[in-house]
Amino acid sequence: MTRQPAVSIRGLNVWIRGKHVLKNIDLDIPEAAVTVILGPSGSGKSTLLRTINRLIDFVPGAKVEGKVLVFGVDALKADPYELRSRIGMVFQTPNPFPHMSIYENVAVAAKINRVAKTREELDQIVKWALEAARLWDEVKDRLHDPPTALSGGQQQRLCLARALAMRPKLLLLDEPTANIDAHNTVMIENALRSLVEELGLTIILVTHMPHQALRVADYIAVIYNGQLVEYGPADEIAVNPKHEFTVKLFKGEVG
Ligand SMILES: Nc1ncnc2c1ncn2[C@@H]1O[C@H](COP(=O)(O)OP(=O)(O)OP(=O)(O)O)[C@@H](O)[C@H]1O
Repeated sequence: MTRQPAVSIRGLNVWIRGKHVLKNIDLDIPEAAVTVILGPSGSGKSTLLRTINRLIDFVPGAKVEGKVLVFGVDALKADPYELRSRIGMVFQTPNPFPHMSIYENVAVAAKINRVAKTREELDQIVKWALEAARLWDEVKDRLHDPPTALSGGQQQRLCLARALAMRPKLLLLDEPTANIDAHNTVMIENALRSLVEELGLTIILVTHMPHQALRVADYIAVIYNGQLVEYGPADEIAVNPKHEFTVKLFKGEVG
């Protein structure tokens, strides 16, 4: 791995209400690539994402030890609001703001981060973000409708556009296609690849689906029972998985 890591994790341990959820994780996540965190339900994938952007602060009884650097910033000591303003996040369940229009859902993120100075700039960012999320063509004539007028898959692409409008350097996605159909899944996966290849965004995607990992990942980190059991380039892991658990995962015997 030649690139400078975007996220560097050392000796990370997380306990939630006394349960040891992440165990001594060391992981360097490269810039301008998709890194997939792959593992079965309950293995600690979401906790790892929440630690990187400090949403872990909201988990009752959570205790964190170790070091997490996000673009060189000590994430565990940084101001969490400032940290999160530079990290986009898309959750498993589409969660657009229901009381805001489609336009406002995207514009609000750009406004919070002061990405746009004029109305024209804001319009451009909203259009850019909706295009990048592969939603523009479907909503350009109804930007002032509520997001509830959209399908679940469209709502999830709207949430992706909202995250992108902040112009983050790092984008985290937690099982973003778990609740949407195959067509929307492909659109989101293609959007993520373009964001990396054309804009150099750094993406960390959590999934329990090995086939999704193989479709989108440059690197795959396999987590099992709170431990990082395997990490490397996706094409190497696909051909020659080293850990017994990864072999079972790709055979569909676990997960
Ligand atoms: N808010 C919480 N309260 C109590 N325990 C929690 C909480 N969040 C996570 N845990 C514990 O941490 C473990 C790891 O959870 P986490 O959500 O990180 O796993 P995951 O791999 O993302 O699983 P899933 O795919 O089901 O979301 C869980 O088994 C659970 O026991």
